[in-house]
Amino acid sequence: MRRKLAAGNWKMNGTSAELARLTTLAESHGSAGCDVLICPPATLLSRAAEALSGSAIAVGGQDCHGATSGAHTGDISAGMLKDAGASHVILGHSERRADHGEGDALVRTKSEAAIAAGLTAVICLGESLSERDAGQTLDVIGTQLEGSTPDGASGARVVIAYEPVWAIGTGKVPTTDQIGEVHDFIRTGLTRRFGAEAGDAIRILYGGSVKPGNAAEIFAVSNVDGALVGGASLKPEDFGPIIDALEASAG
Ligand SMILES: O=C(CO)COP(=O)(O)O
Repeated sequence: MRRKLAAGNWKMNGTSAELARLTTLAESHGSAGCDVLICPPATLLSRAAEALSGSAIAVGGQDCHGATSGAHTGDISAGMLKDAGASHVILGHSERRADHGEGDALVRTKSEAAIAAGLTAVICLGESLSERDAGQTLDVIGTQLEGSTPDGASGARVVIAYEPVWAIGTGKVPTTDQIGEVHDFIRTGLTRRFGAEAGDAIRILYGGSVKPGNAAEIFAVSNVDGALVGGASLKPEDFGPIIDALEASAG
């Protein structure tokens, strides 16, 4: 059985004033019946790790460089994230693919660097609205999955997040059939490439406008092993009920 994972992506939000929200979350959901991960901006990583120490809530970065060190002004290596207290890193988010021109090969290089540093890579895939409207969703997801995922991926070191670009921050959510179709497709791709055991152990999260009001319905879909939550992860009063719904779906 794959352990469920509720992951929060704070994106470019949060200063020291917001650290108290982590203490609140740790008090209410510090030992939930599912894994919980918060990915704050890099500036808050070590203090977030401190605020959550003693709880089971893990901390992750939102990106890393593919190299271990060197002349890369403004970048952060996977080892540095680990040193700051991170256990995970989000890679290939559609906002990085769009804002920074990141492609599958670079995402794969970064995921290899993350795994080499002892982190778990949360690799994001997702189609645009025009790709969905053109009936290209599974082709796009298949290409991203193949190109962005490193060889030898395991359940311990890789998590896949399916985030349709058109559902991010828009309040639009695919139907449960649409989510199920893509998640089943990803599962098949994972088992084909990595074998039944590893392919079945890799968790597949759904992301895009997950809220307390739609979480239970999404978590009931086959091969949905949790969520990657943006806006609703910023407030414990929203993220808490999402964690509760995930826990309840685990039975
Ligand atoms: O991009 C996301 C998480 O990585 C989803 O963002 P929202 O939950 O704000 O739609």
